[in-house]
Amino acid sequence: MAAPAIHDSYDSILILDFGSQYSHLITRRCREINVYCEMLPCTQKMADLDWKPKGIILSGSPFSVYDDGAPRVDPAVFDYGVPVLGVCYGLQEIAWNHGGKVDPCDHREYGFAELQVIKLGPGHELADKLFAGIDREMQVWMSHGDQVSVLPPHFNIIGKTPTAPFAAIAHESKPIFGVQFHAEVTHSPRGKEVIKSFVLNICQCKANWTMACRSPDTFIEKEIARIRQICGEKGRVIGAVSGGVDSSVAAKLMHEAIGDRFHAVLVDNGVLRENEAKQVHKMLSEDLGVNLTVVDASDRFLAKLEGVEDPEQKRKIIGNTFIHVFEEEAAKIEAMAEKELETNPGGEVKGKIEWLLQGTLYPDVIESISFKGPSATIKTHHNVGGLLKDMKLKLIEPLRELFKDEVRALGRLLGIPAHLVGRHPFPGPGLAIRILGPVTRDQVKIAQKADTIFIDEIRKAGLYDQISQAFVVLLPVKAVGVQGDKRTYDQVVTLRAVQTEDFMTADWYVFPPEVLRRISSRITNEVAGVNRVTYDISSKPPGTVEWL
Ligand SMILES: Nc1ncnc2c1ncn2[C@@H]1O[C@H](COP(=O)(O)OP(=O)(O)OP(=O)(O)O)[C@@H](O)[C@H]1O
Ligand SMILES: O=c1[nH]c(=O)c2[nH+]cn([C@@H]3O[C@H](COP(=O)(O)O)[C@@H](O)[C@H]3O)c2[nH]1
Ligand SMILES: NC(=O)CC[C@H](N)C(=O)O
Ligand SMILES: [Mg+2]
Repeated sequence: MAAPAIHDSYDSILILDFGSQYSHLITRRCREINVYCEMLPCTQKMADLDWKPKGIILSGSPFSVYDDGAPRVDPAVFDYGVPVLGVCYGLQEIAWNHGGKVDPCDHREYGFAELQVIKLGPGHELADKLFAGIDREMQVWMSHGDQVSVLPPHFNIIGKTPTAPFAAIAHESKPIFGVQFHAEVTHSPRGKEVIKSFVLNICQCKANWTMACRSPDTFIEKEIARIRQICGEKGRVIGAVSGGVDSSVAAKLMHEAIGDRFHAVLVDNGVLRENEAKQVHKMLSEDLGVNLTVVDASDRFLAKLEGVEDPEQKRKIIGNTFIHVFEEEAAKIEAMAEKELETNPGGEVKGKIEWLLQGTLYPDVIESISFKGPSATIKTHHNVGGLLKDMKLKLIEPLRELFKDEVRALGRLLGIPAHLVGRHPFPGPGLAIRILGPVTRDQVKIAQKADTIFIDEIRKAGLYDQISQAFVVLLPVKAVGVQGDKRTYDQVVTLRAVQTEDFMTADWYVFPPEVLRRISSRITNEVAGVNRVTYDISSKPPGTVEWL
C-alpha cells in the first residue's frame, strides 16, 4: 500500500504556474496561513490529477493570453467544482475563457496602484467574500501590460484602479475570481488578507498544516512513518549528504526513521571549501550521531571538468558524476554485506540499496517544473536537472515540498545544533560555479583560500547570521597591481554577500566599510595570485546569487 501523500492528508490548494516569477510566493502565502499547497505546471490536465484540491489559483505569466502559443489552462478547471482565483495573467485567462476580451493597455502598470474595492451588496455575498474586511481602498502592486477590455458575461466588477476598470472581477454565481494585481507580493500590503479570504472562507480549507510542533499529527512523525513504509522492513538507503542544512536535516529524519539501514555519503568532488570534508565528518558524527563515509572522488571530478568553461556543462558533469559515485558506493555497501554473510552464514540478511536520499528543496523543484517560465532555463540544479537519465537508484526526497526556512525550523525541532542549522548554503557544484573559466587545482586553491578569509572575517565581525549567503567568486580577469614595489599582473576576485528570505529574490548586503577593508587587505596579502578585490552590488533579479 502506498503511503498517503501530504495533499491526501490535509486540505490543499493547487497552484497552476504559468511561469510568473512570483508563482512561488503564492505557495508561501498559503503555507503561511497553515494551508498546504502544491504548484504544478499550467499544462496539468484535471483528469490526470490523482488528488483533490479544495481550490485552484492561476498564477501570472510573462505571456499575453492573445499570443500564439500562450499557455492555456485546462478549461476543466472551471467545471471541477472548487473555487478558482486568477492572479494577473490568471485573471486574464479567466476572462479569455469566459468570452471576455483582453488587449494591450494604453497605460502599462508596473508598481503601486490604488485599488478601489467595489462591494456588490445583498444577493452577491459570494462575490463580496474575496475582499471581506477591506472596505474601500487598498494599495496594490501591479505588473502588467495587458488588461481585460470587455468583461465576460456573468461576471461583475469588484475592484478598479484609475487605469484598470476591471482590476478585480467575480462570477455572479460561481466561486470564480480574478485580480489584476499581485496579491502574493509583500508590496501589496493587504494581499495576504485577500489570499486568506479565498483559501479559508471561499475554499473552506482547514488551516492545520504545520511543522511547528512535534505531535503525531504533524510533519515529522508523518514523514518518518512515510519513509518507513517506503523502505519496508529491510530496505536500505544511501544518502547524499553534504553537511549543508538540507541534507543534514534529511539525514537526521532518515536516521530516526530507519537507523543503521541508512548510509550517509559525502562526496569530495574536488570543489568543496577548505577542509570541508573533515569538518562535515566531525559535525555529522558528533552533532547528529550519523555515520558518514567520505568518498574522495576529487581526481575524477577535476579530470571531467578539465577545460570546461560553460556553466551548464559544469553543472551537468557534476550532477551526473555524483550519481555514478553514489551507485558505485551502493554496490560496494551491498557487496560488503554479502561478504559478511559468507564469513558468518547465520548473520543478518541485509536488504538491497534501492534508494538515494537527497536534500532537495521546493525551490530546486520549482525552477525545473516552471512552464517555459523565466526561471526554467536559468540554471540546472545539479540535484534535479543534473541527474542521470537512466539512474538505477530511486530518489527519496523528504524535503521536496519545503522552503529553506521551513527546513531550518524542522532542523531545530529535530534537535540539530544552531551552528549547523544556520550554515550558509553551499551549492553541490561547489567552487566549480564560483571559478569563472576552467577549473584547475590551482584555481580551486585560490578560491578556497580567499573564501576562508572572507567567511572568517564575517564571523569575527559578528555578521554571519545577518547574511544569508556569502562567498568569493574568482574572475577570469587579470589586472595590473603593485606589491612590494614590484609590478604584479594577477587575478581579480569579487565578494558576494546577500540577504534573502527564500533565495528566489535577494539583495546585496551593506557591509561596514572597515570590514570590507580588512577582508580586501587580508585577501591581497595572504592569497598569492590575487591583487584586486571587488564587491558585487547586484540584487536578484537581475543577477542570481551565484555567478554561474
Ligand atoms: N558533496 C556532496 N556530497 C554528497 N551529496 C551532496 C554533495 N553536495 C550536494 N549534495 C546533495 O545535493 C543536495 C542539494 O545540495 P544543496 O547544496 O542544495 O543542499 P545542502 O548541501 O544539503 O544544503 P545547503 O543548501 O545548506 O548547502 C544535497 O541536499 C545533497 O543531497
Ligand atoms: O545545491 C545546489 N545545486 C546547484 O546546482 C545550485 N545552484 C544554485 N544553488 C544555490 O541556490 C541558491 C540560489 O542561487 P541562484 O540565485 O544562483 O540560482 C543559492 O543558495 C545557490 O548557492 C545551488 N545549490
Ligand atoms: N504579471 C503578469 O501576469 C502579466 C500578464 C501579461 N503578460 C501582462 O502583461 O498583462
Ligand atoms: Mg549544499
